[in-house]
Amino acid sequence: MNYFSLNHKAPTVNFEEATVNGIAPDKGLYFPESLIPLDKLMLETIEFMSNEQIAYEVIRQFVNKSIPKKELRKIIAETLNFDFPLVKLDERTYSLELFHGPTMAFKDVGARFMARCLGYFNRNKKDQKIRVLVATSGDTGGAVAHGFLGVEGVEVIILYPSGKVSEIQEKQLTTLGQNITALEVDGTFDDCQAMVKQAFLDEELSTLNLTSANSINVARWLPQMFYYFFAYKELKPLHKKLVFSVPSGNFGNICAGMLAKSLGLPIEFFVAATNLNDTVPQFLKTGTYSAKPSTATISNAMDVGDPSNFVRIQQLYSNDTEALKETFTSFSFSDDETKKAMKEIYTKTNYITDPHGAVGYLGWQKIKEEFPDALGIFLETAHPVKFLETVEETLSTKIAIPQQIKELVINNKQSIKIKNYDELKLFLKK
Ligand SMILES: Cc1ncc(COP(=O)(O)O)c(C=O)c1O
Ligand SMILES: N[C@@H](CCOP(=O)(O)O)C(=O)O
Repeated sequence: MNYFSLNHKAPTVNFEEATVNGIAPDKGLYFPESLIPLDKLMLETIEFMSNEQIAYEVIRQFVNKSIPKKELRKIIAETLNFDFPLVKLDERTYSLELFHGPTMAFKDVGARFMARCLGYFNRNKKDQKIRVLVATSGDTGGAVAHGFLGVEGVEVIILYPSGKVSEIQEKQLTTLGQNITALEVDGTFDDCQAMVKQAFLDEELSTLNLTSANSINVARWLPQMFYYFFAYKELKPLHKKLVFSVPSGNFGNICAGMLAKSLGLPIEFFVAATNLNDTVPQFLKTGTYSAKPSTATISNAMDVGDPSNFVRIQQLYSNDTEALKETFTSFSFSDDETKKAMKEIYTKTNYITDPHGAVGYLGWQKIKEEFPDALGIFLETAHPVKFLETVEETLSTKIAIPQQIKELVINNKQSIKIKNYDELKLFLKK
């Protein structure tokens, strides 16, 4: 399978080239040229497969000949060496916990997969350094830092918005050292993302071998499909329709779920639940896509005003918004609603959600009456401890701090402050 640019002005490329380029030379996101539906028998017998087997079957057409079978299986095994539990909260509501990886957010899967793919592609080019640029609103940075730490021939530069990530998120992306550098940007996540995209187009930086580790990179984006298959595997014996509510910021995760559906995974409906950054809910209401500066919220990793992956979602539905609305909707929720939901879940079930998961829960609550026969799965995308202050204050309770976080917070932050693109460029040229 090859990938084409959604701006249609760049050559098609294979998986290796798409991963190494990150973004196409015409600034478009790469998108698969063809999608081969999965074998029906595989979906019918999924409950007898291991997560690793499922992931291999799902991803192999996308990787194609770029990585040999044996190596791909190894990469998957190393990527998925933790659990993805599905927790039942009531008769119809489940939380799919995606935070059991090393940095306690769902980004670990994509970051670990991509780091290993890049390591493989770079195996014989140790003298040719690849520079991975990544913009983060909180979680991608930590996951990428951890996933790429010590990978030979790869240098990682993380841009994050100063003062707009939680203390634990900041420590995760600023304390590792080695081949990881954190740039603290005086601006929003969208400013960071725009600078990263600008750097890719900058002729003067073209010798630097820049790539991206945001979900714009297919190797970061595609493995996010796995979660939906894992949940289906667990719930299949119940013979119910499934609705997924996905807390959304850059829309990479939900877009991966929708791609899984287009491969044949029987998902009834998707809700993209956002915080006050409501570019997509507004688009569905008005028909006009109008990116706006992001607003700071308690679900900070979703503070995105111009979600990169929405163009991929539109492409999946051939840019037909009416067709898209048959399987997809999007709602926005305020911080007060999010806190109220966290309290409600805790009071009713004793379950603690982080603010992002709570936004996902709200998305399911809003739509559940329309799907009386369905089960709702909201994605719990980060561990509550990553938002310690907000969670403890909202629930008036203390949460246990995992050992890995205790060890993390005593480390010293190391970051370089930058104000604008010129300063980023200067840094990269050094
Ligand atoms: C905890 C958490 N939830 C949700 C999101 C939103 O995911 P996406 O950007 O794929 O929409 C992010 C960041 O992306 C996140 O870190
Ligand atoms: N929420 C993200 C923002 C970037 O999203 P990505 O999936 O495109 O990397 C974050 O936590 O950094």
